[in-house]
Amino acid sequence: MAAPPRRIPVSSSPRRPAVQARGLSKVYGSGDVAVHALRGVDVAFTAGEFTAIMGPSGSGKSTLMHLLAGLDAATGGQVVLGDTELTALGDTELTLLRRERVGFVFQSFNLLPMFTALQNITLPCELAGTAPDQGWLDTLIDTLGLRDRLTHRPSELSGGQQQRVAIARALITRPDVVFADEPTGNLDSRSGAEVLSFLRTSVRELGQTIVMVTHDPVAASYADSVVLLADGRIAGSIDNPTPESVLAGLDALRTVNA
Ligand SMILES: Nc1ncnc2c1ncn2[C@@H]1O[C@H](COP(=O)(O)OP(=O)(O)OP(=O)(O)O)[C@@H](O)[C@H]1O
Repeated sequence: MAAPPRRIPVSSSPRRPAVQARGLSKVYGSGDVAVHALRGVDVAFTAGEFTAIMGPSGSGKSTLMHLLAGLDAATGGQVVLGDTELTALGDTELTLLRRERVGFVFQSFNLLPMFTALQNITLPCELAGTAPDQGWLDTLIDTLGLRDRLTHRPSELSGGQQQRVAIARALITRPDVVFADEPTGNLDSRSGAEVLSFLRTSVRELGQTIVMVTHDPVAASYADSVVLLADGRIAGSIDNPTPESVLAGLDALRTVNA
């Protein structure tokens, strides 16, 4: 079967938003117990960039990521992925879109234990009934340093290696955006640094787009920019973040909310 067509390189259209929220709101529950998790969020995540979302616990980070990824429905506003409005899609279309145009990396790796590393990486293609693009597969395997681990099962891999397999799996379909939820949360600092370097490499060298939720200012410093959330609203952003500038940004939020 022919390989799926490659997407147009991101660099051909600089500063194009890969995914954006417009007036996005999310209310859990109703009446007295209603929780306003997002209160009219306007934010755009640029294609070909690595963006971290940070903010205090309960500020709405996970809710925003789930809505951007089409995993949950908004109460109001819009999510636009490329030129597709997610908020206008039905369940079946959303399922297909998530499979083909969105990648996920989770804190807990979420690999299938009975499959080899290679089978885990190519799983999204299997599910879509397409053959992996061999050139892209080779690029991912070599970039992520997995060539000599392909026949191993997850239990035979270190945490860092498992997360690299999960990154390759997230990237195999060349999705519009990869959403990473605390991807280094279960890793020691050395493996975490390695995984973050690979995420940055997949943006800088492979033209991918990554949006990562993290609590860790050091992890956020690997991103091109940081979006700060507080109380369900965008509270600021930091370009070219360092651990120090991120900490200062988070401290400023606490002061404002104190
Ligand atoms: N399914 C749900 N039902 C009810 N309330 C929810 C639900 N999910 C989240 N919330 C509430 O919405 C608000 C935002 O939660 P969210 O998980 O998005 O925050 P967060 O910034 O990711 O937090 P954390 O950093 O602790 O993971 C919180 O007040 C939370 O309790």
